[in-house]
Amino acid sequence: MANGELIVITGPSGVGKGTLVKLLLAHHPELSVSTSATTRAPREGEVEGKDYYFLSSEEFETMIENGEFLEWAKYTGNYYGTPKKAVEEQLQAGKKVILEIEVVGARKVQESFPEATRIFILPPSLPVLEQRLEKRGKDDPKAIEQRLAEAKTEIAAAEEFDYAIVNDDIDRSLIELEKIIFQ
Ligand SMILES: Nc1nc2c(ncn2[C@@H]2O[C@H](COP(=O)(O)OP(=O)(O)O)[C@@H](O)[C@H]2O)c(=O)[nH]1
Ligand SMILES: Nc1ncnc2c1ncn2[C@@H]1O[C@H](COP(=O)(O)OP(=O)(O)O)[C@@H](O)[C@H]1O
Repeated sequence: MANGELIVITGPSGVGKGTLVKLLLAHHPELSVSTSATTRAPREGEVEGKDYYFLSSEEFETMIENGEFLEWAKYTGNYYGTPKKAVEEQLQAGKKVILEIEVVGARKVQESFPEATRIFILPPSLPVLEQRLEKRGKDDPKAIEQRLAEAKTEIAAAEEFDYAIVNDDIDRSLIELEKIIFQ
């Protein structure tokens, strides 16, 4: 049996999940962060195999058919999924493994890993979330609109998760996250 620990960090796009995970890893390099697969086009500067495995829809669907995902979901028109093998290897090596994923996939993790720790990151408000997505400057106006539309239903699901952190001040959020992960 695996003796590591699975930690799921979820919440709407633009809330700061990626920023928090990056900081967490910088402070705790012993943590393992899963690299997801997606059919979304790479953004400028994103690196294959580091930010994501960038796949065609056909490649992604083949992986689904072969049962190679721990979870997957379709989000704003693209597939996103967690390759199972790497996560299992890290868990077997006794690592704490972080998944940074959207809400539908996070919900599915509960089915295969009921013992996972599941953390929801909330924005201080919807206008602040919109400002963050705009300021980040990585998505066109239509993509931002879709992400905000998703955010409303995602935020409504926050109570399903084990912990919620309002990501207002980033340093305080990081401390809260550390407390949960290393309690
Ligand atoms: N279900 C699932 N969601 C993922 C996975 N990888 C990333 N996501 C989520 O998909 C959403 C969109 O990701 P992305 O296009 O990279 O936008 P960003 O995370 O807002 O920069 C975000 O909420 C991610 O957390 C995955 O493997 N599975
Ligand atoms: N606590 C915070 N206060 C202000 N800005 C933040 C905070 N956390 C993240 N950001 C900024 O918000 C934007 C979205 O953060 P990001 O980590 O990319 O979100 P996600 O991975 O959830 O989509 C980025 O420009 C990031 O620098």
